[in-house]
Amino acid sequence: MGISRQEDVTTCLSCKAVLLNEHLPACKTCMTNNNNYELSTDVSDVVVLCGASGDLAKKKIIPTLWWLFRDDLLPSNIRFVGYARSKMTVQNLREKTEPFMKLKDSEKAKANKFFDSMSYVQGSYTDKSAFEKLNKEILGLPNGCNANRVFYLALPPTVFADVTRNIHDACMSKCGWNRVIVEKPFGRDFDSSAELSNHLAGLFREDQLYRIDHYLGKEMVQNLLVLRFANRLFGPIWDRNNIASVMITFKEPFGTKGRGGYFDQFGIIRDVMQNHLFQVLSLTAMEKPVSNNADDIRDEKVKVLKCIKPLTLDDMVLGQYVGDPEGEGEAKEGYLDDATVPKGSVTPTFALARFNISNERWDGVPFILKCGKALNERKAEVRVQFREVPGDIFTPGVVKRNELVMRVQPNEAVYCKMMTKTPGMNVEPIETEMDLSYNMRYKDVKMPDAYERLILDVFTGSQLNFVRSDELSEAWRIFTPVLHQIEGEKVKPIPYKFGTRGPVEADDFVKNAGFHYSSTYKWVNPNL
Ligand SMILES: NC(=O)C1=CN([C@@H]2O[C@H](COP(=O)(O)OP(=O)(O)OC[C@H]3O[C@@H](n4cnc5c(N)ncnc54)[C@H](OP(=O)(O)O)[C@@H]3O)[C@@H](O)[C@H]2O)C=CC1
Ligand SMILES: O=C1O[C@H](COP(=O)(O)O)[C@@H](O)[C@H](O)[C@H]1O
Repeated sequence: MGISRQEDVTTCLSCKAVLLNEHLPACKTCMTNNNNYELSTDVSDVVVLCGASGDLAKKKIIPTLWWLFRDDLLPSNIRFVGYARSKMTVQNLREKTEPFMKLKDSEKAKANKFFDSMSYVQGSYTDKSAFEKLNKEILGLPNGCNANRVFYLALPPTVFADVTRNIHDACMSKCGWNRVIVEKPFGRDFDSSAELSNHLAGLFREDQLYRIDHYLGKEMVQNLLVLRFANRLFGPIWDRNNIASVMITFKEPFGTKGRGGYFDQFGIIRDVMQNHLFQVLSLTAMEKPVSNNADDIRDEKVKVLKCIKPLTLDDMVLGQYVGDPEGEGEAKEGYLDDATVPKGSVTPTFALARFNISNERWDGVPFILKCGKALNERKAEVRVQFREVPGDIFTPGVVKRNELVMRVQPNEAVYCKMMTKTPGMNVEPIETEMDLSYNMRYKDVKMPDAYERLILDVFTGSQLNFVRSDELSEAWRIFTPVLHQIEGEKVKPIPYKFGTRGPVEADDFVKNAGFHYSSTYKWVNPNL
């Protein structure tokens, strides 16, 4: 192991961090002792996609690699190796993947180059000798011996342990760095997740592990850090003295689309709340990190999770969708009508939960997380509702609470619901908004897909937007008891109709929790 010096940039060969002279010989990022530098040129990079024949690879990972390749964002000498059990060729992979690549006619030549840079190795997931064959394939690539290796595990959890062990035993680069991208589920509960973490920790260093939560790759989720810590406007009022409630919402307007059998093993709490929404919660609630360095930020995320007690059923509303006889297409079907869902399943497709963060900043402020499938719209947002203005001097009931809404999707926006004087002769306050709609303010900016950002981060060695093992174990600590109770006692979810806002009980719950819904706010779309 040593240091690679390319022109005037010196990088650690272990983790690729840029080393400034004062850091030598130890790399501050990965702590490798780089005391015997060597000059190295032409280190190539190889992405190994385990599970290349699968759905995730076809629909998401290969198209994402293509977009990055198309836009010249990957290292110029990049090579891709697909690995899976199926007997297939690169041409077969191409035919399966192209429908998801949004390929333009003008891009055909570049797409040929992309697939020319790809090879495919067929092999079992359990057999070490198959991984030795994979390693030989990598070593046989131009400069393969020096190559940095990214292993993308697009695999079901059942083969995860074998594959990671075999990668470790047979496929690690001896000269370049090795990084392993891991997809959820990261276990089913505290114990299984800890088992998985221990298994991985026995094979790889934490700085080699990139646990993907794709919500961390979304523009507005990444923006939370900037909105909170680069604005004097928000920092001083971001606390229990000024904020009445925080609502974090995820809604999808479709159901399980015939894949309920898969969904049923997890349910909406594991599918969305414990991971995506909890990541958003920790970024919204954490203290200001010492710096914007990945570990300083992740330290703060862990600290805030440590202030949350395990969730209980008293703080939840669970729902399951039923078909709407008047609805169209999938909407006619309820969750239990999906032939792949076990009969009588009580798996929730909607969940609302209230959390208290017992620290000086937040104690008493309800953090309400709400997520569901088969609802009335597609939406993900963070809604911060402020307390009433003390000593109201206007007509009672007219002044409504301010809200700051950070809309993650669709159409990224940050808007602040506020009061203004009714324009014209009327002097009464009226609800309005300060509106930062991205499609108006940043018309020409192409918003990258979450996976594009995250895969690129892996190449640059930035772990900021990846889940650290201690974050994961804190999240499971909070959710495991109630998940076990729901499953053990077969807690019945409340039925709600496909295409609605979920069970009405959820609205009663949030009202009692302290969220004020003002039905009087009317938004006028300035685009119209
Ligand atoms: N830049 C932009 O694009 C802007 C767009 N708008 C749009 O204007 C519309 C209204 O704005 P919005 O901020 O939602 O304000 P509203 O006051 O209309 O709604 C606030 C939220 O309250 C929830 N809600 C609805 N009914 C109830 C109920 N009975 N009890 C409790 N909660 C309820 C809804 O969330 P849920 O259904 O998730 O529970 C809703 O999102 C939205 O479509 C919004 O996207 C507004 C401002 C700027
Ligand atoms: O991880 C998951 O996320 C998707 C929603 O992702 P989005 O980027 O479209 O918001 C969800 O449909 C899926 O059930 C879940 O596993």
